[in-house]
Amino acid sequence: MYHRNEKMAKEPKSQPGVALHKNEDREYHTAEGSKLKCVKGDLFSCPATEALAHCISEDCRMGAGIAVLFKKKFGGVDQLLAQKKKPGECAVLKRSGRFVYYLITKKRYSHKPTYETLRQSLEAMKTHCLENGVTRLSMPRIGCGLDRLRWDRVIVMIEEVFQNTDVTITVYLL
Ligand SMILES: NC(=O)c1ccc[n+]([C@H]2O[C@H](COP(=O)([O-])OP(=O)(O)OC[C@H]3O[C@@H](n4cnc5c(N)ncnc54)[C@H](O)[C@@H]3O)[C@@H](O)[C@H]2O)c1
Repeated sequence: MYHRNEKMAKEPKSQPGVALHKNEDREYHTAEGSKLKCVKGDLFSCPATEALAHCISEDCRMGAGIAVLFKKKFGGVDQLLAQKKKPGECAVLKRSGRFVYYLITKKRYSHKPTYETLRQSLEAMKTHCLENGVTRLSMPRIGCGLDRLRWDRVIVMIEEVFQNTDVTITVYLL
C-alpha cells in the first residue's frame, strides 16, 4: 500500500517493511519487494529495450498530451485502429523489439476515463506482458494529466495489478 504525504519531510522516517520513494514534494511508501519505482525525467530517456505504456481513447486520435509524442515516434495509428480495442482493453505495437502499449481507457478523446476502465486496461496489459516475457515497463503518470485521475489512486492500482509478477515498472515524472 502507498501513503501519500504532500509535504516534503527533510528526513523521512523509515518504517519496517516499507520502501520510500521521494519525488520532489511527494513521497510514496511502497510495500517491501515492490517492483514499482518513480524517477524524475523524460519517459523517452528510459532504456530503449523497455516496454512503454500510456493511455489513449478508442478513436486513437492522440492529438494532445504525451500521446502526441508516441504518435510521432511510433506512428502505427492504422495498426492500432485495426486492433479494434475497446475501453478496458489494450492495443499494442512492436517497435525495434520492444512493445509499446496503448491503454484504451475511454471511447472518444473528448471523454474522461474511469478508474474501472483504467484497471481493466492495466489487467489486459499485464496479461500481454506475462504472455510475452516482458519484465521491464516504463510509463508516465498515466491518466493523471489531461485525463484528471488522481495519482495517489492510480499508483496503488498499478501496484495491485502487477503484484506477484516479475514486471518491474518505472514511472517517469517530469
Ligand atoms: N484531443 C485529443 O486527442 C486529446 C484530448 C484529451 C486527452 N488526450 C490525450 O490524453 C489522454 C491521456 O491522458 P493522460 O492524463 O494519461 O496523459 P497526459 O496528460 O498526456 O500525460 C500524463 C502525464 O505524463 C506527463 N508527461 C508528459 N510528457 C512526459 C514525458 N516526456 N515524460 C514523462 N512524463 C510526461 C504529463 O505531465 C502528465 O503528468 C489520451 O486520450 C490522449 O490522447 C488527447
